[in-house]
Amino acid sequence: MSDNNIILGANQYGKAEVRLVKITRDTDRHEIEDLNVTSQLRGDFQAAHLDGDNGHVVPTDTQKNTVYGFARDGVGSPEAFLLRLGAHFTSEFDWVTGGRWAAEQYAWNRIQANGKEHDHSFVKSNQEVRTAVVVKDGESTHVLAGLKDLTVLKSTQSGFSGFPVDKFTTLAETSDRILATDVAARWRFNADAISAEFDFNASYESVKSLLLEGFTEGFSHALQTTLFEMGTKVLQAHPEIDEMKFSMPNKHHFLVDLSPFGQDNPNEVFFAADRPYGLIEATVTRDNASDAGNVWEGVAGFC
Ligand SMILES: O=c1[nH]c(=O)c2[nH]c(=O)[nH]c2[nH]1
Repeated sequence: MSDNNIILGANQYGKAEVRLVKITRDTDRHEIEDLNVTSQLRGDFQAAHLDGDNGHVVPTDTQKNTVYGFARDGVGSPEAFLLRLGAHFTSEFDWVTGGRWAAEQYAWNRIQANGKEHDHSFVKSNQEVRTAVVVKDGESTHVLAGLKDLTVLKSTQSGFSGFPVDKFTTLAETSDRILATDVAARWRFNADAISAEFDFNASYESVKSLLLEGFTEGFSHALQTTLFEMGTKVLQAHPEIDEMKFSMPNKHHFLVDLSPFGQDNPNEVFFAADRPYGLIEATVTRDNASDAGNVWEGVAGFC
């Protein structure tokens, strides 16, 4: 086969993991936004790959600087910030026809000092990490919001029974176990929400609350059931969301046998195993969901 048959396939490039902390200090009560931003451009970059011609290569360094420059005017929400970055690169450079912009956001809480919230001292929240992705391809724009590492546990109202039994089965049926997981979820907005004016922060807080509520409610027959109920709750309350993907480890808590010590163990003392863990993944969507384009490509860890 000659070299003539070798062509450039899909490509994108940019600056990964631009660490950005924005302090808003219009008043004495400061606000903090702490993000990790990745910018990748797609378009006509043939000459750079084939001919060593960088005429179209907006430097990754410039992309990094653009992130900081845009932050000077505020972040607002990760989704709106990424939408603004995407609009900028695709309008500023003719040959940039799309791209992928992604962010993680880390939450900080105000330190409670002398009985009140401090104006400019913060303690990092060890709760979840917020995630966002914007993908532009020509005229189409897709937005994913999400979270990961939202660790939750319920100490009863969970069981697992009715499963098939074969010669390798040792698991006992249970109607009272601990259910624990680290929720990772991503959700896709439809066109109703895809504008920098949409209140992505309010939407995020509502989705997170609904996920947490969904986890608490009812008796869990399996993590699969609970996952689907959590997704259903969000889609029912948020018409601007068309699809949710979940990846949730089943963080097993095994009852410790205390009988060698002459003690009983009525579901009180557990060994919290870290591996192996069950891994439960699913998509919860609408039967008339809008087209997802290729927004899920490059989102690792979900099915
Ligand atoms: O909620 C559960 N789902 C499973 O698929 C499963 N499998 C298993 O061994 N325990 C559990 N628990």
